[in-house]
Amino acid sequence: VKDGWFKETSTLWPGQAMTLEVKEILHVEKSLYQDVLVFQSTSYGNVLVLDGVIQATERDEFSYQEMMTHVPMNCHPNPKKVLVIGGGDGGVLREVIKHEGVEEVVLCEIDQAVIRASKFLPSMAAGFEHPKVKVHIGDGFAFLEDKVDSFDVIITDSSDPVGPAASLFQAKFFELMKNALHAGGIICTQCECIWLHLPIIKEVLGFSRKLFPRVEYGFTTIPTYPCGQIGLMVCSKDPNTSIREPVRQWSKEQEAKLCRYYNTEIHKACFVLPQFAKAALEAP
Ligand SMILES: NCCCCCc1nc2ccccc2[nH]1
Repeated sequence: VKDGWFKETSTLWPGQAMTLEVKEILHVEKSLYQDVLVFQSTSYGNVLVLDGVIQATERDEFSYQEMMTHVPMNCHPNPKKVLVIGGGDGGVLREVIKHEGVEEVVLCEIDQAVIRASKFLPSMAAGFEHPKVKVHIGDGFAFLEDKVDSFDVIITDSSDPVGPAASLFQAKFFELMKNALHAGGIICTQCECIWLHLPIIKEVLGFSRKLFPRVEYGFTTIPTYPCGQIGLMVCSKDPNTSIREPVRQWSKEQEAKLCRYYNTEIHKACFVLPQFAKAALEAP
């Protein structure tokens, strides 16, 4: 932090940087896996930063958490058992439990320090309080090794493919997720940005298309992620799942009560890509 501003630089977005004005540093910790920082910003609420990369701000996190959760969940007819890999901030958990049919949601977070830091973003950490939530501290890879036919939906809310989350962007991890799914199961993963990472996205889509009969890539808009948007990849084991069309939806009233970003129209719209991305990512 310099002259009261936090600057987000990374080799993943060379030559550009988002800066946020800092009001107060709230928490600094060097965990076993990464540098953890929480600061109060002047215009985006409290901000969670891992290894210098913005993971969530109180003002705009709902866009990412809602889309990463409700797009896959509403593609499944009756999700009962849900697994969240990463997402130690609790935001996805908070969204998953809005689906009343859910019986259990397990969170597998490698770094306990992220869960501790999430306490400084109370609107997200609230997700941990629910009785349906079980928290497991460990590597998602190792956790999935002995899980077969266990979950209806798996959401990988990872940071970027440098540092502790690197292994979550490899083909082997997607095989493990597929094996851990029930028949008709659905996965959703954080899948970077079309303005920055078409090669990474193309690679992930490539091996996912070999593993799953249905693979779709969409994005959400979020001011504090690089280039103001971030992608999600949704895959289904059931070739009949459309993914672009939800099989479940809330009423307009329910939607208005439960969500600030997601609705049925934006579920469909998020998969509409601009020409340059469509051309680059279309199935070969
Ligand atoms: N540069 C974009 C990073 C996207 C990060 C998504 C995300 N947000 C998180 C919050 C807490 C822990 C892990 C997280 N992963």
